[in-house]
Amino acid sequence: MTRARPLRIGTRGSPMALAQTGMVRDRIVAANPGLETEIVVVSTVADRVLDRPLSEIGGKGLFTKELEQALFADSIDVAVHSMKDVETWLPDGLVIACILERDDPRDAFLSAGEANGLADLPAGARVGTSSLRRGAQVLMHRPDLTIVPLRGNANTRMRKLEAGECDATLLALAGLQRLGMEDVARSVLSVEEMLPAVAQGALGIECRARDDAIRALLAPVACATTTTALDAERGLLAELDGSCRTPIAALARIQGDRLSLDGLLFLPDGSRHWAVHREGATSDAAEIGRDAGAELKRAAGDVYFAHLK
Ligand SMILES: NCc1[nH]cc(CCC(=O)O)c1CC(=O)O
Repeated sequence: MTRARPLRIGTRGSPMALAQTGMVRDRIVAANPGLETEIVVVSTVADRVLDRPLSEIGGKGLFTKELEQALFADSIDVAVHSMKDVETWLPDGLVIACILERDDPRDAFLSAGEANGLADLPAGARVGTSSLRRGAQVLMHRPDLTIVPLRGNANTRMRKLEAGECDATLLALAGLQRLGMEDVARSVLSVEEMLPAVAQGALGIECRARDDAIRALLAPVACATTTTALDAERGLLAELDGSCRTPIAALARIQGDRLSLDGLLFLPDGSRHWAVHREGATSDAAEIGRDAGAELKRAAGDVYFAHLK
């Protein structure tokens, strides 16, 4: 495959983003021997505003908007994203051309002291997280713990943990693994204790919908099973109009041609939650997801969503 110029791969500039983009680049090149590539770093709101929780900054696409603008401006050809950060509705003209095989979707537990898990933490201990989903689930199991805000990339959050800003924190295991730092985890939380975010652990590549030649380069690195799982999880999220302000968790698991989907919606203080479980054929993934999302929406009621806006 010869191209007139290198494939320009856009990414955020955090160490985790650069690590995962390097892995994705290697996969693209392995599937397209001889392809020239160039990594282009694009800074996003999430990288620039570090003193406030993302749920407070609000707006959509905090991790993705500038990368999408760069795609429209033709200053990059593809953008590598953590699918967890990608809006359920993409702007017209852009597509997620390919979703790669998912890494471990679970959350890792890190602590500054002795604790090896949430159950070990003493009453009143401070768990640092700005994720409403993680905070709500921590409080669901341990209402006696205190959630304190903790922003910044993984390395920053670990530094803040060591500096005593909190007693424990939670980070996506997949991210730690990509940084080669999974040994900092004291344990990995089970999905029963901490249901992951929609799409956690999966990477995706976005490009211009009309760039057929580029889509053909990406097609061979796609993972059908992960794509199906995310169809279900993202279908659920779409029904709930999920944003960083909505504490939602969902995980689809696939065996052969069967799919099971678990979803949870919480009040941010963990005092209430609504659960949904669905099983069905993988060919119905998106519909199963939307159906599950609609059930959560009915169960929680309009008042729930009105107060999040
Ligand atoms: N919100 C930032 C973000 N987006 C994706 C990941 C983890 C990597 C992944 O899910 O692929 C992280 C960091 C974290 O949650 O610890």
